[in-house]
Amino acid sequence: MATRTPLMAGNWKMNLDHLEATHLVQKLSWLLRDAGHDAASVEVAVLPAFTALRSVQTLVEADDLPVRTGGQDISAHDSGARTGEVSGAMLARLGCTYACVGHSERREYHGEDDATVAAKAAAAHRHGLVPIVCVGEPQEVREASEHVAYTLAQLDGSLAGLGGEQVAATVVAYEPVWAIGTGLTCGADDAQEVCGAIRARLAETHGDAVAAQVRVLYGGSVKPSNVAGIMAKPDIDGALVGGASLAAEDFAGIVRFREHPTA
Ligand SMILES: O=C[C@H](O)COP(=O)(O)O
Repeated sequence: MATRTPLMAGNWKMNLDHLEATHLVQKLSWLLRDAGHDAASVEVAVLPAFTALRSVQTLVEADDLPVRTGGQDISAHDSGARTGEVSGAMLARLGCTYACVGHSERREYHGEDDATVAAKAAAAHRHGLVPIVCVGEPQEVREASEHVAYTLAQLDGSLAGLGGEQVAATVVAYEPVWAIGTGLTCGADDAQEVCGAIRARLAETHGDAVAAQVRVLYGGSVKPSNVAGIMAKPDIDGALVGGASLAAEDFAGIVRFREHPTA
């Protein structure tokens, strides 16, 4: 059975200028080092705004901090007349590891559909970046108990065209839209239901070996107080954290989930 290193990724969204971002990453690193954090046991990543990536990356490299970086988005295109877009080559040149694609805020406010998300995931792979592909249902779909089918259809569409090796090197984040930034956490059992279904679908479409390698994250109001219960579930390999990743103490507490009780 594949060993999947847990990943805690902080999505800072449209918060923190480059000075605030470097301050936060430095504080987070100090807290983790003081706590004896073993970078090999839990991977930590931050997704700053594009304007802050260069400053954060410079600090990470200079001080050899135990933090990886990524973009919150990526262009589906590699270069050219695409005003406002940032290419995979640009992110890779900055030393990024990840590119988030298909976040529900991009889907809702920027009209991104599964085909766009799949094209962005492919662009990430073309440049050696790991896409964090976000999927998850809105509240009315959950209330209609159609959340599993809805999320799996999104998954299929968002990974369309990727080969098995690329899927194996992709991170999937299950983020029920109704739990994002609301304080409403999906219960750990409910999160496992969908994350388990995601892995089962990946096994059907790409085989057991690929499915066993994919890290499936949960996202939506993750906090130090609920992370241990979520991480105790067999198909959840980490968290995509919004609000709580903006406070170094809270994010460090999430990274150190093994020290918290699970209930
Ligand atoms: O990308 C992160 C998610 O949107 C979760 O955000 P949240 O932790 O503030 O609920």
